[in-house]
Amino acid sequence: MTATLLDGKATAAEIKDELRTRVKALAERGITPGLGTVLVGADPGSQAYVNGKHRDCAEVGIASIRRELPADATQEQVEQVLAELNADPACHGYIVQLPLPGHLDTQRVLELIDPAKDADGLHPVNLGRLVLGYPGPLPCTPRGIVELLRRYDVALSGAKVVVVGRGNTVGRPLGLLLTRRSENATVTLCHTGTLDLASHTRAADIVIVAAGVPGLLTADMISPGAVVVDVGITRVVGPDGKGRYTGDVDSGVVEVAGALVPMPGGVGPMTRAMLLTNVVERAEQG
Ligand SMILES: Nc1nc(=O)c2c([nH]1)NC[C@@H]1CN(c3ccc(C(=O)N[C@@H](CCC(=O)O)C(=O)O)cc3)C=[N+]21
Repeated sequence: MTATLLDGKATAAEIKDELRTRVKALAERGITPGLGTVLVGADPGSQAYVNGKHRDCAEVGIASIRRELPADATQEQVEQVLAELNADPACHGYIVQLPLPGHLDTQRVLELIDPAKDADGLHPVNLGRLVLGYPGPLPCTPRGIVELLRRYDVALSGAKVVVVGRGNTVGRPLGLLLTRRSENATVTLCHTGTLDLASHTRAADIVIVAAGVPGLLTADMISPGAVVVDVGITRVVGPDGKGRYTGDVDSGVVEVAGALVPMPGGVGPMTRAMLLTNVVERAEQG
């Protein structure tokens, strides 16, 4: 058996089509949604991600507000930019591209984002709202995963889901999303302290791997027909000396799984589509 591939790229394109319609409706009310990005330093990977986000914006008619600071920017300079974006009515939401250079206080920076403009859904207030079940912007990667599974009719209610990884951007909030009444999954959150990881993943209907460990999930660790989601994205240097990105799911898994969300072409494009969705939703709220 070979797994059905769940196409995040095509689904993200579909979502962008839907957003284009919503952006047109906003234009009739005289509103242009605006997404801001704050990039500190010139890491080529981060630059590429930020460029991708602005390309997405152009595709759906969202205005781009780009702020770039040198790698040696001070905490005060970064905070000044956040104060400007918080005050700018044209900016409905923004993100601070992570990771920030080591001399900056990331936690303090993230807490200075106006929670109402938190396009990533990662502000402590918004993560708190997610815990409490209150409305608010949702973290993009977890939301993108749930949206992709929903659009492919993968049943979540009653499903046994194993999430591997407890990070603040994916694993931890994903567990919260999946256990809401509207999703109703039963979630086991595994992590580096988990004993006998395979005993958990083998018992799962759905395995979502967000550990950042290339090839962590192998074919012998899943039950035949399981749905597997690869969230990993680790830069490795190949034998040819060239850098490339690799996922957390071993290539053999496709032979045993029933469905696979691959990397690339899976969670990444969905994450970007959810960022746009958060901004459009915020603009619609006026
Ligand atoms: N504040 C903040 N918010 C983020 O959402 C955020 C961040 N910082 N820092 C870095 C990570 C990484 N990330 C990706 C998003 C999409 C792809 C993506 O679309 N990847 C394509 C491949 C792209 C390519 O090959 O160039 C794919 O998976 O198919 C990848 C990575 C968002 N991040």
